Amino acid sequence: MDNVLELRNVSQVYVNDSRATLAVEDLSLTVERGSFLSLVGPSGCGKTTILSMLAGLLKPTKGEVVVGGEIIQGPSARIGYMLQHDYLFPWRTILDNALLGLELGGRRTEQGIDYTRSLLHELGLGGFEKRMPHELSGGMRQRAALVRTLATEPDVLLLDEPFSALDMGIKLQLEDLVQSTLRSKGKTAVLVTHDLAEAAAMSDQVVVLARNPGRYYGSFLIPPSIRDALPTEARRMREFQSIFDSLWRSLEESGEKGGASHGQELDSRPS
Ligand SMILES: Nc1ncnc2c1ncn2[C@@H]1O[C@H](COP(=O)(O)OP(=O)(O)OP(=O)(O)O)[C@@H](O)[C@H]1O
Repeated sequence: MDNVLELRNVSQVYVNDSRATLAVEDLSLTVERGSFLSLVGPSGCGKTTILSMLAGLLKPTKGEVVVGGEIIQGPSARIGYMLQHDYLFPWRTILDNALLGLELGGRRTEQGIDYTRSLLHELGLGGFEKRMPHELSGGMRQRAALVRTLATEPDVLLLDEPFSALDMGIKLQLEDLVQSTLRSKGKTAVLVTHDLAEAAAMSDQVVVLARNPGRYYGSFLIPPSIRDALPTEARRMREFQSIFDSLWRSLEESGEKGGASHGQELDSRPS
């Protein structure tokens, strides 16, 4: 199996003043190259913490994060991030916003510009290169943010609730567009979402986490019939409901077993 992303026995402890919180405990995960994995779990189970470690923004207190066979030491150009908010600069055109990642990496070349233009076209923003962000709808701005992420040609995309601020119709359209674009380009994706139907419809695998402390609870492999369909088609399939029900039950159980409070407070007082 060709794993592009691995968490090896990873734990994360946050220390603030004299308080230490065990946010993630001994988590191991592997993500196969070109696959789509979603992380779901109750609030506070460590989803954002895990994405931050995968992005190299947060060093694990214990364990290792491995990307393409190398232990990650900090942010890497191989990893792109797409967030709930598009973070487009209001004073830059859509093309200049889409070029930002390349620019910051010193790669704003003719070739990079051509590729970014082709991505804008592919994602339905061909006629909007010279527009300013405020002239676009929320869904269009999120598409521009996706182009900005894809323009740097990362191997892995980390998607932190990128659809949660959108209206239902736009959200469904974007789920289809993002999934088909990532699949056609062979990208590996990790999605964090609170929406179980979104996780089931978009992914090859859904990992359920428990909290207090954040840890692995279970994992669901999505059957090929659902995986091979666009998310909007998948949601209409008969077998989709039973997958959703199983995920829902697992999430309920993980919440119950995880306890009511967030994280696990450690005694960090000097002994
Ligand atoms: N900077 C921090 N300092 C201290 N504790 C933190 C910090 N960031 C997160 N935590 C704690 O770590 C645990 C995991 O938080 P995290 O935000 O990763 O969970 P989450 O699953 O993304 O939550 P949500 O679904 O509500 O966004 C929680 O108990 C949280 O309170």
